[in-house]
Amino acid sequence: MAASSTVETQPVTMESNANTNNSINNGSSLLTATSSTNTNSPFQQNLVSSIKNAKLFVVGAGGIGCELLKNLVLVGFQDIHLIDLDTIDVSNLNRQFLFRKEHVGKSKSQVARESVLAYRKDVNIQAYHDSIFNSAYGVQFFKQFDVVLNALDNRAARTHVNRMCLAAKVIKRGLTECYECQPKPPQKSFPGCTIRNTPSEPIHCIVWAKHLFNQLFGEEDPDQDVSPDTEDPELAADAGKSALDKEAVQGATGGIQRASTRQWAEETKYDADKLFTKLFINDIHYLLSMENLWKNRRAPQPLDSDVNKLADSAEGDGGVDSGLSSQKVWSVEGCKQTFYSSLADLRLLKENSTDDTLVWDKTYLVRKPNPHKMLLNPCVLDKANPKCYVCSDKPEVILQVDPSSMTLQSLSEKVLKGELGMQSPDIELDDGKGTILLTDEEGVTEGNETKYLSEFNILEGSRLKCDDFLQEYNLVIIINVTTSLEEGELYKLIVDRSQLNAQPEKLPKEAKTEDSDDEMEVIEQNMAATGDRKRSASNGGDETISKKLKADDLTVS
Ligand SMILES: Nc1ncnc2c1ncn2[C@@H]1O[C@H](COP(=O)(O)OP(=O)(O)OP(=O)(O)O)[C@@H](O)[C@H]1O
Ligand SMILES: [Zn+2]
Repeated sequence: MAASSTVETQPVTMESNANTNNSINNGSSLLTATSSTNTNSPFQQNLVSSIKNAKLFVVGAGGIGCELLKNLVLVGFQDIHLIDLDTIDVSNLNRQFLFRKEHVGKSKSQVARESVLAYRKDVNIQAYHDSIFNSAYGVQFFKQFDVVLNALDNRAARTHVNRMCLAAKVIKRGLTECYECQPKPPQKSFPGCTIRNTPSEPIHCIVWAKHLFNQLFGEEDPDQDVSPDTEDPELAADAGKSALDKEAVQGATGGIQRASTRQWAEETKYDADKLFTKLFINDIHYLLSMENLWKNRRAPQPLDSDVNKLADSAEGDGGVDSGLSSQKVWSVEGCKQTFYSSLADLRLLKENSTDDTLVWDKTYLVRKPNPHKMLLNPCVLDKANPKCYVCSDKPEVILQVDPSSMTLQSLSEKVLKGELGMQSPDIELDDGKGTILLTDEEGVTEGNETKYLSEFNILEGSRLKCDDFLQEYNLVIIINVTTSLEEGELYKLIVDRSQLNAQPEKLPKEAKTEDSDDEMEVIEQNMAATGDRKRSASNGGDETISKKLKADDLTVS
């Protein structure tokens, strides 16, 4: 399952009226009325010719890529290149409308091209079945395009495309914002014990529900169990013992079983009462018996507690009514009824499904309709961030680290590739002699990878020049020696030098700037223990380690 996707459209912005037949089969494009004096024309003449002559590159031919390709062709673009590394999966068919059942297993980009050409023979579409990280798509390749559109599902690839667009001048450096001008929230993952024992945010509940769904109806995954987790590191050794003792008594009544949720559900024949009682009453009592968990946080309330009964009678069925059915707050009783009816519906679906498993799919919620009723909205591009560690004149970041605990390899893999999106960085020490510490060139730096930074005399304020040839991207790392990182934390990466104010005594003198009033911005605090979460750059593989789940896995947009 993919993460949510973003599209960056730059540098062309367009506007159109809404009287458009939104079908690829209409045989004409929005450009049919091309005269600038024709008031029916949605576009001005110069824009019309820009559109006709533009060469576009669409990166990704999944959910967004298919939609985008169709829209671009309808708008009147005639020269579109399209890349995707993947083949069509059966689960793509419900929304990637250029693909049909007979296309399963075939190249996404090639099938997308053929599907569009079947209706619009006059358009030139070039398809590549490949990863955008392949060096064949270097700066020279990008230079041929006027517009590049990301329709990707992962940040590593989006970041790489951004670097290529800057190097190829598709994005005008310093003029408008690049993809990395504003810090992105770290891609979140949740430990299993948070989901099972101490959910505190709505997203935790959605993940829990998704896991429960898979436990009951989908492909079973032992890492996605939803029962209380007795191996929670927060627990003392004997926590939960009282509940386990109780379980021996309750077992026969369908109480807390240590069998997997699936096994237990099958044994009880998916009995709605028993399931409901286990999940929302017995499991919660069990969690409450893990007393250590609730010392510093609010304890959960089992549904047989007086508090919940009271809440229900006060609320009445339906809860607060905002007038919109999608925003109605359900009462506890309402939730229970929905649980029962959903369980019955899903059981029926499962019984009728040929492969005996159901697949969780995304829920799309449009928060508000486009108030302008426009197919395309005009927008003003934001200005570049002068402090951006990618597109500013002399990008620099500060690395807080103990040089005697980080190897060059960690610096390259975890920091430069993992955090900073480089593909194949060379590292040079800015010591007046230009000492090369790491390079792909054979025979130059062999054996350096396993050495610690301290072995190269890297000290407070040392400057490391990092250079990615493919991305034509240079970055200076300024070392800030620290021995006071948190347990298990290997380094801290600070991308905004103005945060000096926040930790004046710790940061290197060289890094002082007059912007020291600005807020602190630490983009990543990478834990040595969990530092391997990034996808391998070359194959675009999955980004998470098992037992961890990305928030992005769930697209509720
Ligand atoms: N490095 C890359 N090079 C080329 N294409 C990529 C790269 N990384 C991801 N993609 C493509 O970007 C597209 C993103 O589309 P989307 O978010 O709809 O994902 P999906 O895998 O098709 O669908 P889902 O995972 O939701 O079932 C995918 O088709 C994916 O193959
Ligand atoms: Zn930028």
